Amino acid sequence: MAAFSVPPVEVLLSKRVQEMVLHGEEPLGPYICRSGKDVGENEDIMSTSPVPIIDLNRLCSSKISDKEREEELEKLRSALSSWGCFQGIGHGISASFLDKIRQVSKEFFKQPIEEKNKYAKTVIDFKVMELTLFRNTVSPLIGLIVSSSMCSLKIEDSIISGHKCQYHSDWAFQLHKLISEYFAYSFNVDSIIERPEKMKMVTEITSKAMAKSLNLEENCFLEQFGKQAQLAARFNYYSPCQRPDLVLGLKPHADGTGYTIILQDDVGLQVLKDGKWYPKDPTALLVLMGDQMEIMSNGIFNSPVHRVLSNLKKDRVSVAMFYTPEVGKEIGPEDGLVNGDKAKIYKRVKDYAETHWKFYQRGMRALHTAHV
Ligand SMILES: O=C(O)CCC(=O)C(=O)O
Ligand SMILES: [Fe+2]
Repeated sequence: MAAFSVPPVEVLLSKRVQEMVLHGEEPLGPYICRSGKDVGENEDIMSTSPVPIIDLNRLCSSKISDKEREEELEKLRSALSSWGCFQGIGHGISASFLDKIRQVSKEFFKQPIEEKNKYAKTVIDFKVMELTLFRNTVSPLIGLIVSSSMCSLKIEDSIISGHKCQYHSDWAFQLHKLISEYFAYSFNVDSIIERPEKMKMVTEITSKAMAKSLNLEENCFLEQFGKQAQLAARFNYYSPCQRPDLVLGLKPHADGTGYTIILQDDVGLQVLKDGKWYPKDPTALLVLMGDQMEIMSNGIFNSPVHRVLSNLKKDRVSVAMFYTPEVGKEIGPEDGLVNGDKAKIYKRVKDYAETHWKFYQRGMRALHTAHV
């Protein structure tokens, strides 16, 4: 495998693509492992993902022996402290249902822009929805509109002008386009019922297992998230890009969530570990720690930097489920993790996602604001 050369995270996160292009630097150029094929053919970067696999069924099923459960819990603790994420299997969500989500997402993004604009939401609308829908953890189906035609047009513009390169998702954020009801109405009734229930199960199993893996009371993280914890979905569309060497799908960032569950239909997502970028298996559900889990675990779990590459030939959809503590609820390191000789690394924080968002827009991480 070719050698990687990756700048430190602070450098990566402090530079915007625009600046890099102005200074003649390539966002991807030195950071990816080239396999001799087109840079856009990202699937060739690495064929098998080394991101740890965790069987959620082994963490919770009564049919599993204590020994097997202990082994899986240990794997989970190790995965979350080294990688900050895992590929989840045994989650009980049928493959056909996951395919359906991918398919409906793609269908939506194929609609003409006028159609998609009907579901557009401004950031203000988004906030209102957050307070109304999200508080009850019903089935808040929120998506970004990233029009394929407008997105590639914008990218063409950017490349022609040579210094206005955009990240697709930043571009989307700048336009403040969000959708919601479309997806709710697109799924048939069974699906609407199935999805939030199953996702809730994934969050419950994961939160309990994370606590047990640290020898804590199993409900402690669920309690920190609160009864009104938010589970929001964002549908992302990444159009093919003629210059994947210049344009990232999504810039390197860490999530401000408690944790995030990502479903994708194709390669592109990469996680940074020890200075190297690693892909995940496109079909697996990725459970990725956000900054708030790093805080609650007093730094034992790691909220990893990740990014999405552009692809020369293929488009890509992903659905990110953001699981975040209840609005206005204070969270902090679990007491059991700061006793005795274990120093407290993080302070208690409230509405951290908002702080994270402010820094994210400037291409920075916010975790230092929570350091003791
Ligand atoms: O599109 C993806 O696979 C990742 C999305 C992501 O990292 C995010 O929305 O925070
Ligand atoms: Fe993310």
